[in-house]
Amino acid sequence: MWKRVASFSSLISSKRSSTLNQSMQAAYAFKFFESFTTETPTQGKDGMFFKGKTPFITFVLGGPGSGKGTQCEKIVENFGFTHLSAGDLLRREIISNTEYGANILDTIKEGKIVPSEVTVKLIRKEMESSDNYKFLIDGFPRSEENRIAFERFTEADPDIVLFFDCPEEEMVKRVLNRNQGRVDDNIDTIRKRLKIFESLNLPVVNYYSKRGKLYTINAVGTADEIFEQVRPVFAAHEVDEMRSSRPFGPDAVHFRPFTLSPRQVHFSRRRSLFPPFDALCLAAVTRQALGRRWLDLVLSLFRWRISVCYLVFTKMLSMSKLRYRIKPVPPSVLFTLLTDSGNNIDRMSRCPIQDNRSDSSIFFEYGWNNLGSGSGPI
Ligand SMILES: Nc1ncnc2c1ncn2[C@@H]1O[C@H](COP(=O)(O)OP(=O)(O)O)[C@@H](O)[C@H]1O
Ligand SMILES: O=c1ccn([C@@H]2O[C@H](COP(=O)(O)OP(=O)(O)O)[C@@H](O)[C@H]2O)c(=O)[nH]1
Repeated sequence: MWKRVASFSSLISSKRSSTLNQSMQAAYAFKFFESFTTETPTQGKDGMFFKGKTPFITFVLGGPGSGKGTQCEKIVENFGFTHLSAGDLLRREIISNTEYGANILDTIKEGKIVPSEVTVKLIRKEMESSDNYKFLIDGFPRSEENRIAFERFTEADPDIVLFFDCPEEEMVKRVLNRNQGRVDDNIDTIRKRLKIFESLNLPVVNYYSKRGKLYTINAVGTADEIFEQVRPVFAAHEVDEMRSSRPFGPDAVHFRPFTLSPRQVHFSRRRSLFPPFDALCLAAVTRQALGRRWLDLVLSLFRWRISVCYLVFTKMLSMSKLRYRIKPVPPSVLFTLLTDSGNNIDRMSRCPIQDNRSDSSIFFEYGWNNLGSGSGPI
């Protein structure tokens, strides 16, 4: 995570840009803006850009001083995200004295928005080099153009968009008290930033609102109080994630690949075939319990779900007064059952929220948890 550190400030507020000679600056500026308008964005590729994982992206929006960075730190601590602050990435370019550093500094001083290509490239680079797949992208996109550039350049869409809604005067007060020595934390630049925020950032907020991705947070109150509004957003998504990565179940078709390894994705695709087979499985198990040996073969073709059905039915029948001839569970079926349930146990134990699924699979998952057969995720 890039920290918002005061150590940036001396460099950022230095007069380095004014010492560059005029023609050099003009050349930089030309290259800076030309590259934005002429370069064709490279398309993100699965397995290259994200190392085969579909990222889980959260955009964190809000005016200057609305508390985005403060809340991001809490989200990182509680939900294991990687925090990428667009502003911090740009300030890092300034202090690293990179190609565009001087232009970025001038843009920030004016409270304007740095060309999308520069910001998107920096964000993308950070994502590529991260081992995590859950990202908080803080202070970006700041305009519709930013948003479109991100979509084109990464072929990724945010899963969640948080918007910290804060009255202007509160934002001004907070920024003036921020005391990190930032070149743009002065009343003139703040007023400019607020104007730009209203005209360029609010359309982005509306865009995501229409698409049902926006979570508006009332950003007035203590940081802890505000986080209590933020927490359920991520907690709900954790449960979703855990549910959708269930190896089996009627809603397996809704799986979200970002939670799964390539191997799990492969299995999930196969698993979406399972619901229609459930009835067949139950019939097979029943007949097996009645002594039809050939159905052992059918049983071995289906994995986890049928195995559970098999166990339950054989148990029920063995306990019943009818005293049917019950076959022992084939070792191959037990093996697949136990190894798959281990995968589930790990996910369940990471879930902070009481799961109130009503379908029977939850019972089986907890049931297997009690067996202590967990062996961690695939
Ligand atoms: N809920 C809050 N109440 C009062 N001050 C806050 C609150 N949240 C953050 N701050 C302070 O306001 C300033 C701006 O917060 P920050 O998280 O940097 O905002 P942003 O990233 O949106 O610009 C910081 O000095 C921070 O400590
Ligand atoms: O995607 C971005 C993010 C930031 N900035 C610039 O960086 C400044 C500081 O942004 P940051 O998010 O760090 O601070 P905030 O405005 O939220 O206080 C902005 O005013 C812009 O000039 C930008 O151009 N594009």
